[in-house]
Amino acid sequence: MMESGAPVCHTCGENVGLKANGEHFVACHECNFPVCKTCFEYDLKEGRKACLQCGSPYDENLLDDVEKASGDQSTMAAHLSKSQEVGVHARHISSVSTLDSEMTEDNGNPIWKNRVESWKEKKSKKKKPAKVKVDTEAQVPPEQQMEDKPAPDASQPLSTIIPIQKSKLAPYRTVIIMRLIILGLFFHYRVTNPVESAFPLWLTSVICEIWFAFSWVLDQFPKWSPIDRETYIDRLSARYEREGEPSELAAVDFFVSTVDPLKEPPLITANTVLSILAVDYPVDKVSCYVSDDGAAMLTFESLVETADFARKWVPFCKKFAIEPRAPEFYFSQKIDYLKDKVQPSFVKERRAMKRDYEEFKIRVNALVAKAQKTPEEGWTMQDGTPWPGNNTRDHPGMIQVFLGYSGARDIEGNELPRLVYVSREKRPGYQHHKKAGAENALVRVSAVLTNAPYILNLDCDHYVNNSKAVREAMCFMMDPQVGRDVCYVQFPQRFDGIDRSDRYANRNTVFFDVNMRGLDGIQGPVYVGTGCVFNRQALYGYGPPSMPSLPKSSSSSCSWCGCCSCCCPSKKEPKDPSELYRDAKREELDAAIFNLREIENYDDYERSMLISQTSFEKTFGLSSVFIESTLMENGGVAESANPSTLIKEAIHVISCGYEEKTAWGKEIGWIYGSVTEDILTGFKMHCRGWRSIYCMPLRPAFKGSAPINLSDRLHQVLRWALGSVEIFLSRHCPLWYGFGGGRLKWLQRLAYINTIVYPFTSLPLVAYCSLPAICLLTGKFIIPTLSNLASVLFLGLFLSIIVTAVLELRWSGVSIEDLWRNEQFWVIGGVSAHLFAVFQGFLKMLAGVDTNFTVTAKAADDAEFGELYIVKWTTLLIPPTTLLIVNMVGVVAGFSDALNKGYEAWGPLFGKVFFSFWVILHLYPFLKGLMGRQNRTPTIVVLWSVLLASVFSLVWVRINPFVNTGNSTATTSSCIAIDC
Ligand SMILES: O=c1ccn([C@@H]2O[C@H](COP(=O)(O)OP(=O)(O)O[C@H]3O[C@H](CO)[C@@H](O)[C@H](O)[C@H]3O)[C@@H](O)[C@H]2O)c(=O)[nH]1
Ligand SMILES: [Mn+2]
Ligand SMILES: [Zn+2]
Ligand SMILES: [Zn+2]
Repeated sequence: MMESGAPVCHTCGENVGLKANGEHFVACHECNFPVCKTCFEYDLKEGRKACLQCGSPYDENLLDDVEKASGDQSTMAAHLSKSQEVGVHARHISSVSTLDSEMTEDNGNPIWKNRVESWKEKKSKKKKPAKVKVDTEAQVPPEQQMEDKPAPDASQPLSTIIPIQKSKLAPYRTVIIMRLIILGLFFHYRVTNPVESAFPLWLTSVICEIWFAFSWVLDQFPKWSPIDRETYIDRLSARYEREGEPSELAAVDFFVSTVDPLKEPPLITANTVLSILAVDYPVDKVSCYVSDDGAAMLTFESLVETADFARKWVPFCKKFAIEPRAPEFYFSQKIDYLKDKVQPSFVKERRAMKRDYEEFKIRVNALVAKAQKTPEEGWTMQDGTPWPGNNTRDHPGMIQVFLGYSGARDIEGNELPRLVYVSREKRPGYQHHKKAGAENALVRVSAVLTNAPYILNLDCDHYVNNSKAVREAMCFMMDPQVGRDVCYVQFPQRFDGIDRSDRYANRNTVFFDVNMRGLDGIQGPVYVGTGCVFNRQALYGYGPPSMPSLPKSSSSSCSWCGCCSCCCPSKKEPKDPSELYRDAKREELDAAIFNLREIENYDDYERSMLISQTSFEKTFGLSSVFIESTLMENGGVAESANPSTLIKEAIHVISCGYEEKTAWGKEIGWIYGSVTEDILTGFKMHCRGWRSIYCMPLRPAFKGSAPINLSDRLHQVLRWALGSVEIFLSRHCPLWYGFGGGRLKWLQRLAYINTIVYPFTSLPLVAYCSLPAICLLTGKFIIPTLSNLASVLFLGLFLSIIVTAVLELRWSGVSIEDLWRNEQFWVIGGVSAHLFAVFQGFLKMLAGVDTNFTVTAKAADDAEFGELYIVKWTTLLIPPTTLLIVNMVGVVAGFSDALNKGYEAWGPLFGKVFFSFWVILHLYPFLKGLMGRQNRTPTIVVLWSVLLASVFSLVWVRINPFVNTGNSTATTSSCIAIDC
């Protein structure tokens, strides 16, 4: 268990230090748990006299020593241990409340009623200043508050567009055009100069090259006008958080989705939740909804613990303004945490917090350990009743609210954000639509309970890394100049724990730093599934408010790209039927709002009758409370809402039959039909004319984890590619969907086409990667002997490719290494995962098999990239391995051939070997991954690949026995196919 050398203290991360006799300090002789002397003494003063790890009491002698050394600090210890008691007490309460607030459809639930009532009460008194906020602010030492800058002007815009420098962009665009021209000439040459001796090879290669050129165009032109943006958080505060007035910032509902607590460790989810609860935003405007698709009691129980731990963690974060506010990642930062933190109490409180967190971790890990083996009779809750989710495919909807206005307060007595556990109903025979279905359930639950106008959704492993992230998003959403037509603000995905060289391009830097910024200059980034703030109204299927008047304004200025001619739709927008329909819908909506106001005095039954007269039920489903909530464009819950209705409704709207015969997943909410629901959902919004915004704050807003071992990574890429093929084959295919409204800009459409056709590039890619080997084995080549003109063309093409890359790196700031990794993984993923995705996609369409969403496992601990070397057997590994071997055999064969033939064979050999090396170089990270750490490759992979490769090579060797130098040229020119 213990490492040799100097052990590091588990609490503070420093060396445990030495005892008087020169040995390492050991606090617990039972388990040798590393704790340094300082932390140990501190624990004792706190009255914790047992080992944190194994629970055995500490050594008496050690105790005596320490007690002698400290006597003066007893007052503080007493004080702290008192507050600890409070903590324990409160935890007790929160778990009790879990038990008696049974997740049933019982609408007389007293806790619920109280909560809703007091919340309503608060709403009526909301004119009072936000006291809680002032309190926490006062505790922040002046050094940590904003410096005294000139007071920000609230009337100025909250964000600006910063165009990429002309000097960087102009040459980039020039080279792109030149590359296009050279490509044209190149293809003219290629097509008019067939290789007579190897016609099929030549034809294949030309087809492949044309496809590559086409996919280059799809990828390149959406990057035509990239932009950057700057936000002004201080102006946001100045405008919406005026002193002495209640904060006017808009409320935000946070969504966290989780499904399998064994693959997605509860500790990871807990960290995400904690980072949300501690965001730098008014507490009464934050609610956190956790969707548990696995209906796991483990998730539920760890959320109980999390809610309790948040009571200490949140005030600590706010008091010392620490970052990030996910404890695991905060405590594992390898920086000098004392820097900039001058408050004397900080060191002490940090130490105590660290200890508390360790205890929290132990409690959660104990829950995980307990959950490893499901008891035969299923799980039972603490009060003895069976857990309703024991059958994960057949269970009722479950909702539990923690914290919040009427819930437990933090240890300083301040209110905490609401935390809501949601597990939607699952029944056999009902499609649950994976993550998209979970998000839609959350949309409805949150609409009923809090109805914030904005929604931020996160995967369970993506924690808030920048506590001001929501404010960043609000700089766009709440700016009347910008926010009106914005459907969502997407943040880039950033990752922790990726190997330094990022072998499998997990960071996706090229996508997040180049492509997405390009899209931001057109109609906005695509939605990537996490780290995204939505405008709730956009999820309800409406078009952007200003759309009908677009034709008039577009002629004067295009605020999106600056160059109107390129991206704005034609000025004379036709009034197509869908347009008229939407207008009608808006009017209908206005009328309904009006009606609702008129009929305040009517009872619920009459009101719901009235609502159902409209067509809303067909769209939103049979919940009048939900429908009413959709009519409040600025969010909030209807004052007249009856608490008992709310409870019933929350459960009602997550029932599995709720979405039947509605537009959920078809026109509204997250869209169904693809495992990459994100692309589809964003695409729908862009088609309706919304724009999205890409926000890249200096400190990354959110951080997640990524699968770093080869097999998991390939499976992830497979799922993404499969999702794209599914969209390609669906009615939402960007090639033909959504032309009617004319609201999707054509460059944006190009980008969407690119995201759904890229898996098909795998077919020419596999062909092209085997070509060099075939050439080497047969002695033929795909290019005829070069003329001068042809050489110039080849050189020009080669140069233009390199120069575009260089110029792209220059404006985007991406490193050359990242670009190269991206290229490599494009080939690796292309010849394996994408290839399988194409086949599976068509299989699905033809045979009607449903694709499943395989969640990627998230590493729980910092096992120092141990994960990187795991190789799990999967069919995905076969094609790239085969290609590798065939090419290596080809190179060897080529050389031996040249040796046999003598001097004149070396010239042509060079060209072929060059291509072969191109393939091998691209597949190199794959080879490394395959070798694992101990060079142990799964035998099946080796067997299959060797088999395929040798069969392949033998066939060619038989046709073209180049060892026999005598008549080989004659044979090669006459036999080009296997059947000769
Ligand atoms: O039935 C399901 C399946 C998945 N999830 C959640 O979906 C998220 C993403 O799953 P993950 O395995 O981490 O997929 P990644 O490939 O890492 O995710 C990327 O790609 C997905 C689309 O394939 C997007 O949904 C994600 O937001 C995006 O981060 C996780 O929070 C899961 O808990 C559910 O809630 N219900
Ligand atoms: Mn993930
Ligand atoms: Zn220590
Ligand atoms: Zn111990």
